[in-house]
Amino acid sequence: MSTNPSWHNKLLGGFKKTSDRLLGNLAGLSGARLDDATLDDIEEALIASDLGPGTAARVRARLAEGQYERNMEELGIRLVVAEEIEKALAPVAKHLEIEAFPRPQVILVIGVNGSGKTTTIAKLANLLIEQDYGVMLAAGDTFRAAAIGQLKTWAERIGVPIVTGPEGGDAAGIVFEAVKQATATGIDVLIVDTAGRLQNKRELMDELAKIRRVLGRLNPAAPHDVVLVLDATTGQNALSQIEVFKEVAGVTGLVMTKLDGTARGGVLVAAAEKYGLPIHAIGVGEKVDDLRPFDASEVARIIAGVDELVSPRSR
Ligand SMILES: Nc1nc2c(ncn2[C@@H]2O[C@H](COP(=O)(O)OP(=O)(O)OP(=O)(O)O)[C@@H](O)[C@H]2O)c(=O)[nH]1
Repeated sequence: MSTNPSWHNKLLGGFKKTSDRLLGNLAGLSGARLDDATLDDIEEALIASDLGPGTAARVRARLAEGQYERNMEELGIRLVVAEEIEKALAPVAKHLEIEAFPRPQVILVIGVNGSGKTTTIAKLANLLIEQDYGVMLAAGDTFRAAAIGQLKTWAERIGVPIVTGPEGGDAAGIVFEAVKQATATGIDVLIVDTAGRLQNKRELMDELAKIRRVLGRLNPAAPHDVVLVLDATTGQNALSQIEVFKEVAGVTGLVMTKLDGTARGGVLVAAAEKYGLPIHAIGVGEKVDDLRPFDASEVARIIAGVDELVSPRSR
């Protein structure tokens, strides 16, 4: 896959915190004898960079095998780190397939307020339109009037139909109406916004369960996807959000947003390792075309700081 240079540069920003921390720690160990104590330090440096205990342990095992008791060679270590991160990420890099028959494919989008849910829905809709799918939105986050308004504005901007209701209205009712309209008008993909009230787990769970019941009545296979939007700047907190949303909503895939700023992107590796959920795409900005596929090899090379050294692919 050729990589868009501006996306790539934004990604460098999103992984900078993770990468700087990791490379700083490794540089501090440069030239040391690779004995048990140094291997412990390397393993700790990887875990401190949010890369997850499994990946850290695998890097340690590979170094112990190949370089034990030799003087540590930093670049060689970084290359091993890049390979092991890529191995952890490659199995989860899967874009969202549109394959449901009968149509529409129903995608529930969930996530805490402010995670970038609404923007991600707009980006996803835009991407699908570009691929010639017919898309409709449903404003299922009726908890806040602003959320309905924001989604409406996006729908107008990208030119897709939207089904909305009043603030405080019945989200399941809106979803029901949306599925009916989408079916009647031959829409391929219905993307449903939902409330992000994690602070009230019971209510959220009840609401999502009701949406599922209503959907199931019209199409037993729906929702086909339950996509959790995570904000990469929250670091390790993203892991606890996956935990809770898995419990309340049955997550089928992830989109990680804000991987362009001062994110702690390394948490993607920990998430991949711990949950194995597909990462459908990543958000690298606020504009509608700032959603991009997740490239395991590119991300691994950026984190390990070997981006310019290996695989000089066309950019
Ligand atoms: N830098 C950056 N900002 C983003 C990205 N995705 C979303 N944002 C911004 O993050 C803020 C929150 O995004 P929303 O899409 O409104 O988030 P939400 O989860 O729907 O939040 P609520 O509407 O409060 O429920 C907005 O200012 C977005 O422009 C991204 O990938 N990168």
